[in-house]
Amino acid sequence: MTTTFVNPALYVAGQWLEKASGGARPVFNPATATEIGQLPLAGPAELAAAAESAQHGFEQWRRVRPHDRYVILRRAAELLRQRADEIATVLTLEQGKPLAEAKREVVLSADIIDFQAEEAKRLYGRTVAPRVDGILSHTVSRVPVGPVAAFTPWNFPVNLPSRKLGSALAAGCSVVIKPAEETPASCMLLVRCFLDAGLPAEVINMLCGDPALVSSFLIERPEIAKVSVTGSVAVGKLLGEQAARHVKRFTGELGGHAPVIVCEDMCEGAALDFVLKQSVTAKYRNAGQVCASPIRFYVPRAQLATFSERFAAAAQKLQLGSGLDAATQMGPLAHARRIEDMERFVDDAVGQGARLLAGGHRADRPGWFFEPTVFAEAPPTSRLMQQEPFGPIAVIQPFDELDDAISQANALPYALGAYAFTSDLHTAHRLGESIEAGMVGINHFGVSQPELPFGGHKESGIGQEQGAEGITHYTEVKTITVGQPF
Ligand SMILES: NC(=O)c1ccc[n+]([C@@H]2O[C@H](COP(=O)([O-])OP(=O)(O)OC[C@H]3O[C@@H](n4cnc5c(N)ncnc54)[C@H](O)[C@@H]3O)[C@@H](O)[C@H]2O)c1
Ligand SMILES: O=S(=O)(O)c1ccc(CO)cc1
Repeated sequence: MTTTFVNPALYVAGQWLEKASGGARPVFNPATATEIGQLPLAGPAELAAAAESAQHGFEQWRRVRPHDRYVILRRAAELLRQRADEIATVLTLEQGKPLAEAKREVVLSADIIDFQAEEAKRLYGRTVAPRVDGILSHTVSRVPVGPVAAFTPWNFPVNLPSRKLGSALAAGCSVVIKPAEETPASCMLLVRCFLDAGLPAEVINMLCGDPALVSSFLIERPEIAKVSVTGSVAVGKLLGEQAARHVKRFTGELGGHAPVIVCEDMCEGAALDFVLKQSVTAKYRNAGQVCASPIRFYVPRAQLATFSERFAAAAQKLQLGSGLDAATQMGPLAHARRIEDMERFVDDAVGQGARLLAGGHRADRPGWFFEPTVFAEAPPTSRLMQQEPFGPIAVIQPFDELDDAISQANALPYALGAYAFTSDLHTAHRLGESIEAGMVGINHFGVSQPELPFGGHKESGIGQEQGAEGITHYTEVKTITVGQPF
């Protein structure tokens, strides 16, 4: 297995580019804060070429039968599985997560592409009975929306592009994808799987650059029909506004601030052990850089001390290190800005009187490591209780009545993932129905599955990815109604 980095290149109009007109920027290993590669950056010339190429690619791909699209996508998924070790290593080198997490991400991405490939064959239409004589047929079908501009972040550099590419390509769309500049190489290896599987060259374009330039340039281009973004609520609003100005279709998978309600009946003995183990693992996976990561834990007031002390003790035991080291349980944050952001969250929470129970500092080692951090009783005005920390910070809050916990869980404009633990079936249903979120996990954190829709309510997003819903967002409804000629 290789442990070397693969220098990233752009893929524009059927050509791999090792240099581009927007210059270049370094790619870093976050575990060492050292440069590992140089990324070429697209300027207006490459952006225009990519948009034109996507139009050519679309004209070609929309005519490929769904079954043939399915065959190519299934082959791409298989190549991804075959290359999982190499791709996971590159992912860990540029993003930092433990290798086992990276490998799981790559293999799950193959499952996502497989599922969407199958959905290509199930884009059913319908016929509708005419209401008057002289009409032969009304046919309602789904057609591909057109070339897509897709923007993905650095926290899941293979999974998030796979969600968009799998659905868009299955639907018959072409895609210009801009992965995060911090983690371009693993996405490049994903793109190679599609091309090696037989995807026609111009159906996919991949480029990086100045994010604001790339997004505004592409969204304004007449060739681009749809914008699909995963990222912060702020970036989602910006790109959504730009898309709306041109009446372009938009999917936004944005931030979250997931609550976890732990009911009284799960706060003792084996039940408590189970909740704590699941919670600490879920919280610090990918160093908390997950949009559906659990953040606010609500526990009965009488259990606050025990729960928070045990949570903090487990967090402090986590082994930090390079993702390439098999003993590592939590890697670094993906880039230096994340450390500064964590420090702002901690300073603000401490300043407002929250109790710091574990961590709270950058780790004393090279690289962008931040200690697993636990707060209790943070005031609702603190930044931590209002904005997504997107890092390894948990906050444990007391509640008196279950209704109060539900109100607090629903108090923010975020509504992506939410979780609850209870052994009571009636309470499970009540929580599932009353918590406002796109995805509610009861007694587990695994809400993201290739077969299930992933998406948020309120400001957490518009539309869903994965599952049967994923592909539909890359289609338009079209009605053809045929009358007798005379
Ligand atoms: N929903 C998610 O899965 C997800 C993933 C990563 C980051 N985020 C959000 O991003 C925040 C912090 O990440 P960051 O420090 O990298 O911040 P950031 O806002 O600078 O960047 C976030 C991502 O958006 C992209 N981006 C930024 N401005 C853009 C623009 N004008 N057009 C197109 N893309 C643009 C960046 O390239 C990056 O991939 C987090 O607080 C979190 O809310 C969310
Ligand atoms: O690894 S997954 O659980 O499928 C997952 C969850 C959330 C996100 C978005 O941040 C990506 C992958």
